[in-house]
Amino acid sequence: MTDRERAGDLRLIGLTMRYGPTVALDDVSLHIRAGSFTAVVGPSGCGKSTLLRVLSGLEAPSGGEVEIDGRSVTGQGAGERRVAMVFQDYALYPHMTVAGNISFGLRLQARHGRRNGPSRQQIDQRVHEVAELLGLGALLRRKPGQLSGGQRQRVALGRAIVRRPSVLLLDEPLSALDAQLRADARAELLRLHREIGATVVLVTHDQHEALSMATELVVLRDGRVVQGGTPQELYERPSTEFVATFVGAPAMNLCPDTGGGRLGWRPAEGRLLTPGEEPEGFVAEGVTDVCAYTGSGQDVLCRSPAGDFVLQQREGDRWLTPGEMLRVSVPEHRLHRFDEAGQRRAD
Ligand SMILES: Nc1ncnc2c1ncn2[C@@H]1O[C@H](COP(=O)(O)OP(=O)(O)OP(=O)(O)O)[C@@H](O)[C@H]1O
Repeated sequence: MTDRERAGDLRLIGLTMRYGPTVALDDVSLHIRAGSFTAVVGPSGCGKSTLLRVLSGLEAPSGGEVEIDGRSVTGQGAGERRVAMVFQDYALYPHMTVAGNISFGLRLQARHGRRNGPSRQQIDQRVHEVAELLGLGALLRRKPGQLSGGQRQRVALGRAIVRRPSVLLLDEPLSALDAQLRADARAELLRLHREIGATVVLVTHDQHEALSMATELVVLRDGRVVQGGTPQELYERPSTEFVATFVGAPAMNLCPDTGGGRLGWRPAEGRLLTPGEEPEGFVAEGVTDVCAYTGSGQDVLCRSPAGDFVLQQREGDRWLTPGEMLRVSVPEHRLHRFDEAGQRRAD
């Protein structure tokens, strides 16, 4: 494999991060392949941001190693790694123009790097390339205060990619945007990832974002990796009850299993049975309580002594109203079984 092909290959080996008594990262080992788009998800406080700060070099870990392209960078600071990070609040310099914000890091490099730093002409050229890539060409002379939220977010991305990082770390960069802008920004990020070819690691609270954008998904809990794999692997074969309920929205339904442990099924896998219909597979019975219209369907919360559940009705299914008794069947091969400890049972 050539160096160029490997650029941006990340290995985390037994990473630990302690803040006093708090263990933010607990023996995290991960391989993030060059060019992948990895989303890191997990409950609040599980260590997602800490992981990014350690990867970026902003903080040194308490233990373990970070390798980029096969070389240890654990002792290196942020400036020495070809890693760029975009934060949630992306704090642009308010008094600088868009061009000034994007070129800031390069200008610093030029000033301190002397002969190794980029020339003025090279800086201009790179800023224009990046502006072109992000559709900011017409806005280069504006100040951040004269931009929309989505445009500011693109400037923050521009500032990060102008130095051609091989790794781009994104800490909830889309969370300040409203729903429509977020959808556009997601599509833009995917296009950007394709064009710059950098390894992207994205921290997000948004299930949909993680599932739809990432080529790899990593679930953290209490500073530990619970499961990593493709979004499809984690959705279809969650290794624990925790991953099963954390990945996918609405969350997987769980109820006691006859043989002990718990049985799970996705709200979209349930099919409403007509009265008298002979069921196949598992059957859940309940009374509809909350029927939420979602545009493309209906999310129906049902109450049941065996455990409340959610049924996702789609266009063409019968629309439900509160207070209806219903029976739902789920095919056997769509059931997930977990033991008492919450571990997936062998199928
Ligand atoms: N500088 C710090 N000093 C002390 N404790 C910290 C520091 N940074 C993080 N922590 C603690 O480490 C743990 C992990 O924090 P981190 O910010 O990485 O979680 P997170 O998963 O990003 O959370 P969120 O989703 O809420 O942003 C938390 O318990 C947090 O309180």
